[in-house]
Amino acid sequence: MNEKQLAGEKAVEFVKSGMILGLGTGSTVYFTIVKIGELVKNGLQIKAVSTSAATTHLAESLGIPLVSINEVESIDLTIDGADEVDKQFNAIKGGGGALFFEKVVALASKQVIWVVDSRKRVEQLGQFPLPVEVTKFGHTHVLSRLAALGLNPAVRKVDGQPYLTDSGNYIIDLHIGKIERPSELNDTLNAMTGVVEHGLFLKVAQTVIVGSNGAADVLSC
Ligand SMILES: O=C[C@H](O)[C@H](O)[C@H](O)COP(=O)(O)O
Repeated sequence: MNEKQLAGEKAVEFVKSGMILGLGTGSTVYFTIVKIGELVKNGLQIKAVSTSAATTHLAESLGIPLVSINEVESIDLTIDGADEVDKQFNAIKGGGGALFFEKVVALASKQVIWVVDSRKRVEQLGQFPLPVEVTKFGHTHVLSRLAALGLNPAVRKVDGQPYLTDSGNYIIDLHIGKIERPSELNDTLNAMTGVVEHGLFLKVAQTVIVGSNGAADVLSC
């Protein structure tokens, strides 16, 4: 079994009947969602909030009952992937472009678990480009402001065209290398007009499950 599958499937042990679950996006939490689908077929009673069109499609194909985030007061447990996680459980997310919905869902959750393979654990965030979701309108100006801050921004493209998020926005990836002060950068991006959301998730998860060496390690902060 590969590391992503080990981590993804381990997280299902935290799921209990009656829960409202947040379902993340990506190739690691895919394994969690498939397992939850099997449990639902065998009688597990849960409702789930999705974080992307891709996850909605997967969950529906597995018969997992979905509910809109606007119809729930809170989410009991969200399980999601991450692109980098440091020792303080700060993370970069959004490699798959789902960071905006993922952050809304995570912040509405009582408990958040990230499932990752061992390559995602880092000493310092920033090797993975930090995704920033921006409005199309004026995105060139946001790009200039980010460049002026020395953050090496680039509009994400697919087949030569700007990548579109589920909300119809663009993604600007910041090629920073090493993020020296994540909290300061978080505040800077939060304050920038035209930025919808960004992929720095600071102190959001309580548990990280890491697939490595044929096992899944459960880390708590
Ligand atoms: O936008 C995508 C999400 O933040 C993913 O959870 C993240 O990119 C990790 O994805 P994967 O498990 O496919 O590496």
